Amino acid sequence: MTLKDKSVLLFDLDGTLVDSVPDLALAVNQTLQQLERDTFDEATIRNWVGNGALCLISRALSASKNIDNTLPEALVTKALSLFLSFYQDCVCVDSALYSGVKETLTALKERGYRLAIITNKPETFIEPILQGLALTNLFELQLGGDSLPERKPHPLPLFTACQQLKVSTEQCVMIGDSKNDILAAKAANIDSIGLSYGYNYDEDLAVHQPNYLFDNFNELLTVLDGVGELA
Ligand SMILES: O=C(O)COP(=O)(O)O
Ligand SMILES: [Mg+2]
Repeated sequence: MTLKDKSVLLFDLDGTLVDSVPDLALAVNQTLQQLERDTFDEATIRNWVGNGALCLISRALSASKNIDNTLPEALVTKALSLFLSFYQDCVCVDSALYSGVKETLTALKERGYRLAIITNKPETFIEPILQGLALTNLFELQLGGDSLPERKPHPLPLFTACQQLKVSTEQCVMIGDSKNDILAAKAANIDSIGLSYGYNYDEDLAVHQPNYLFDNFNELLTVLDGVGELA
């Protein structure tokens, strides 16, 4: 099966289109500082990204030396609210598109593919990032980690995208950098393409067997041109 048989491309955002860790790390550390906790380097924080803001901040608090084993709910709630407000102020300062993303998305759109975003990031941050990186008007649908009762690796966001775009699962491909993307795709019986350069908790994405695994975003065009076959 080539990408030619597909009409809808479902893209993950963080670690796939955008290297957002510099700004996420800044907001995490500002939060920890405010709470008088240890801060962390970007490489460490990178491995906590992938399951949405609540998980990110819970992982940061748990890793902090000066905290008890259990996380008091009130502390997590306070930290989350601080994080969301710090991140609001730096959502697209040092975040950057990965190489080839803009050209490839534009080429895909021009060839008639319908594009959507399915991220675990809170919905409120999607539009500012897309605007900051001049990626507006490309995506027909944008679902965040808090848009629905479930987020990736649950298949609900993918099923919802199919429903809202009025297409079948066979017409879609999920493209992402993390096991959450590949597992959600498999659970929805949707083909998947993994990208090796993003954030996957320092694990090899190949373990989760996406139909394709690319090192560069513009390799999507190779499949589109029918050079490659989806396994
Ligand atoms: O921000 C996150 O936790 C992950 O976001 P993603 O689903 O776009 O990779
Ligand atoms: Mg991702």
